[in-house]
Amino acid sequence: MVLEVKKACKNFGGLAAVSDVSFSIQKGEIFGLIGPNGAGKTTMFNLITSMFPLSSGEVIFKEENINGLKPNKITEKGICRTFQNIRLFPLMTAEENVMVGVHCRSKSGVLSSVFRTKSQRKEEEHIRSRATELLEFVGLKDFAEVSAENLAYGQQRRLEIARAMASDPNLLLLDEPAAGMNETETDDLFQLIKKIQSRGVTVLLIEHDMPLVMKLCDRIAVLNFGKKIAEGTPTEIQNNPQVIEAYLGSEEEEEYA
Ligand SMILES: Nc1ncnc2c1ncn2[C@@H]1O[C@H](COP(=O)(O)OP(=O)(O)OP(=O)(O)O)[C@@H](O)[C@H]1O
Repeated sequence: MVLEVKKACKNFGGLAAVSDVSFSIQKGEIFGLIGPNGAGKTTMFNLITSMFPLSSGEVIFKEENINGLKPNKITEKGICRTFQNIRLFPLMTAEENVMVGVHCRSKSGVLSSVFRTKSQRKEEEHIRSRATELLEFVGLKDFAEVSAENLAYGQQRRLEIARAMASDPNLLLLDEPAAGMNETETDDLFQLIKKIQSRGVTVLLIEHDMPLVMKLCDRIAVLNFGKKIAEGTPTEIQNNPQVIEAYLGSEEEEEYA
């Protein structure tokens, strides 16, 4: 197993945002985490990446309990994520945005950066060529010099993925990567996530685009009001009465809201 979440709970005051949730992800899987708005999906990401401490339970990554580690340590261990709202540096070029991600893995300290030692220059070359390779991987090679704010929406999302991949993760967490994308951009995203999987990276995905989730994921867990109500293959999930009820219920609520 790459990741095991065991009886995870997170309370915000009186609200149980995540309640007794367990699931395991095998190496190389694309695992979907779905559920209506407010079900606790992003909170689950925040628990895995140690942005918040667990109220109780455990997160085991590659056989190691990673509870309480600082978020940067979690990145070093091999978990990286993207966010629901794009968090690029808007004025920096696409290449510079990815270089920032590669830097997290580099060895040079601040002093060697200031004095630009030979080893630091060599490292910078390596960082730039790695960034170029990643831009090519996500289909943005021709946009290296374009500032992030001038990229199309789908391109910005792919740039975020390139930056997350820059730290060489074993487990990549994607929070609603298809949000706001048109059909062509979503198709490109599908291909990209499959390519990431073929590199041996395990993917955990939060996504509301159900056709994409069903096409992409090997297995899916469904949250509703903080609890896991189902887990299985896309076909099993699509036919699960509790899942159908959770989604129809939320649609009805929206209709009458
Ligand atoms: N930092 C926080 N403080 C207090 N309550 C929070 C916090 N973060 C999340 N919540 C609450 O926890 C519940 C779960 O929220 P969460 O964002 O995890 O849901 P979600 O499934 O990701 O929803 P969406 O699909 O809308 O992004 C919600 O009721 C939310 O208001």
